[in-house]
Amino acid sequence: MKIGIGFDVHAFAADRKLVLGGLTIPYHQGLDGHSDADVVIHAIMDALLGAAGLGDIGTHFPDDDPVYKNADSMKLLKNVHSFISRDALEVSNMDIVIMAQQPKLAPYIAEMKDSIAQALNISNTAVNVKATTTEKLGFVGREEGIAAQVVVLLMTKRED
Ligand SMILES: Nc1ccn([C@@H]2O[C@H](COP(=O)(O)O)[C@@H](O)[C@H]2O)c(=O)n1
Ligand SMILES: C[C@@]1(CO)OP(=O)(O)OP(=O)(O)OC[C@H]1O
Repeated sequence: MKIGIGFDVHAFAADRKLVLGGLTIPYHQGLDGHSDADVVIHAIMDALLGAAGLGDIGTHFPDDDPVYKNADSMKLLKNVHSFISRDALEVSNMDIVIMAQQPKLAPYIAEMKDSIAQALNISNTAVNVKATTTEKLGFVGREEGIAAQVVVLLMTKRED
């Protein structure tokens, strides 16, 4: 068993789509970034890479590489999944916390779980997604951005 942790923050920006967990969420602003700025998927990738001892997303997908301009983070997640599969590892489960004062994310949580599970080829019961405000405290509370934290457990693939 191998455990990993991932954390990421992106600031809100006007004229951007809000992409979280692979879903485009209706909101009057999105998150700033070189890629699509999907803070949830970025934290998942860092947790997976950490558990596998493979560094971090910036090492694999540099933020000054034009290839990743507006990149679809779900595609990058599928790449990370191939790295861990190559090392004979698979996801046992993951737990995700999204820190957002706004928007209300509860209506999107079930679909987000499905989209993440599908990208990783695992059951949606292995993915837990939670949202919390920070009670109006700090940069999240001031609605300056969104943060995400992920803990993942990897196990060695069973031989069939
Ligand atoms: N962006 C968010 C934040 C929270 N929720 C849901 O509200 C519940 C209560 O949040 P608190 O921060 O007041 O503890 C939380 O458990 C989530 O179910 C949400 O949907 N979207
Ligand atoms: C995936 C990448 C690619 O540029 O996305 P960014 O939008 O730059 O986001 P950040 O979380 O700052 O760094 C990760 C990068 O590797």
